[in-house]
Amino acid sequence: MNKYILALDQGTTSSRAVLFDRSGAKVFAAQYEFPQIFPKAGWVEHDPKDILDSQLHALRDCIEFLKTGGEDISEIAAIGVTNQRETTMIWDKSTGEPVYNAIVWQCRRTADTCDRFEEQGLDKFFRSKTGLLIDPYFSATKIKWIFDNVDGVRERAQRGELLFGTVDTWLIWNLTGGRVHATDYTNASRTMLFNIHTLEWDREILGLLGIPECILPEVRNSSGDFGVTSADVIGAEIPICGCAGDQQAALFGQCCYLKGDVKNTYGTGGFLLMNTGDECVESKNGLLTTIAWGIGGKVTYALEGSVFVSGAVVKWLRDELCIINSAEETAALAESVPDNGGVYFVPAFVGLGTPYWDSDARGVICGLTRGAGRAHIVRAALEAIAYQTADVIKAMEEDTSALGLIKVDGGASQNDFLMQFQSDILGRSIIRPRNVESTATGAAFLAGLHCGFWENREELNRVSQKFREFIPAMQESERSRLTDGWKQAVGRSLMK
Ligand SMILES: Nc1ncnc2c1ncn2[C@@H]1O[C@H](COP(=O)(O)OP(=O)(O)O)[C@@H](O)[C@H]1O
Ligand SMILES: O=P(O)(O)OC[C@H](O)CO
Repeated sequence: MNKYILALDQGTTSSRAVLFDRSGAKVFAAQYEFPQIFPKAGWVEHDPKDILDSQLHALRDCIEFLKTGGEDISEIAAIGVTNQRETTMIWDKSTGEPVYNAIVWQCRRTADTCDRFEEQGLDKFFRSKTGLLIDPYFSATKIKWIFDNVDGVRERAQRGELLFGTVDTWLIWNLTGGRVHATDYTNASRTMLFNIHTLEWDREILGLLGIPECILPEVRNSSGDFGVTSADVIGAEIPICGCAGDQQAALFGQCCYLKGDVKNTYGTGGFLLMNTGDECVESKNGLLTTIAWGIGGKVTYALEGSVFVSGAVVKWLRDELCIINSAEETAALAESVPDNGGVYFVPAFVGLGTPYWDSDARGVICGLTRGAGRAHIVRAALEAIAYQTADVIKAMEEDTSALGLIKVDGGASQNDFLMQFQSDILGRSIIRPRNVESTATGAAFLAGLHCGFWENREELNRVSQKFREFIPAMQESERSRLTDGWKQAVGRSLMK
């Protein structure tokens, strides 16, 4: 009986490979960073070969680890792939050569195209089909940009010579030696080309953007068959049985299987997803509607909100303001003062996301008095992470009235002060798993379910049982006093 599932977690700045055993424990992990390319202000690219090489490097480290322990690659039952979403690539079907660098989700180069679509009143058109707001974030306008700006690409695409893919598709295509050109429902739902109701590429959108359907990957279940790896590429034929965008994989890895369950990842930014079951909720509060996963031909939907600056505010305190030496010391510093001393920090460095959507909003630190010091500013920064999260959760609650369990992960979720304050300001318990690497866990779970490594979701729930719960301990009056102070501070940062 095989012992492991291998998760490939291809992120924005690094590629990771993680081996999990049957108990859900991480047995080994390898990680490699790769270069970020910034050709112009606001533009972000990756070299697709760097993405692939770093991912293969991490994968081979896992195989080496097995060999060192006297085992071999055949102990891996299946591979699950998870990835930075929306990042767009086009390559030649015969040679595998990319026609241009990958245009990364963060890249704003297509803002003008998006403005034009908005001026043409296409907001509702895109929203009702794809669940998304018109934004350069998503893949659709990135593909159009490559067609419009790289010589001959449109014609070659029309002749059926090229393939499009997000990072999952690129990895699977290469791992299978060019045999499988596929994506899953979650990644498809981030392209702004996929109709989340009919579960098909949307011909009207493709027509509007001039994108031929023949370049698009086949859309498959997130827990399902993505072919087998080529022995020429990794030395053996291992089935690829799972695939999902990283935020959706984290939702699955956190076992948010019930309608209303929420996961929040506190990374550089914050990504919140709520499982809305088979209900495709259209938000009235600026949240995106997206696909949580597709299993057995049936999709589960989610609402998604983002906080642009989450853990990154702590990095800013360290690298720009230079008032801390490490992220780890912030919890003790925040606790060294009895309260925020009236200081609020709105880290709107790149505008504010859900539910404000004001790209011109800018950061403010307010409420300073002569008595305010370093600890108050640090505390206000951590509290801001929690307030922003609470704003998104409130929006989700208003859209669905069905808030379930709230589970957390990501780097800043290690901060106990922040987690307790989060629970206090929400007035709800929050749950932090012992293993906060939910993304890789989710990819492993999706793959492991399909190949029978784990039997069902009950078993996955058992496997991920170890956690710490933070329980609210704040009076309601204090909660509303603090929240009012936050709202006033946000008012000072908004430009709309
Ligand atoms: N103990 C901590 N307290 C507060 N913030 C933290 C702590 N540890 C890490 N962070 C913040 O979390 C972020 C890193 O989290 P991570 O999940 O690795 O992010 P990403 O995947 O976006 O790179 C950084 O911005 C860092 O400042
Ligand atoms: O690679 P990450 O963890 O920063 O995640 C990126 C997101 O998937 C973008 O939508």
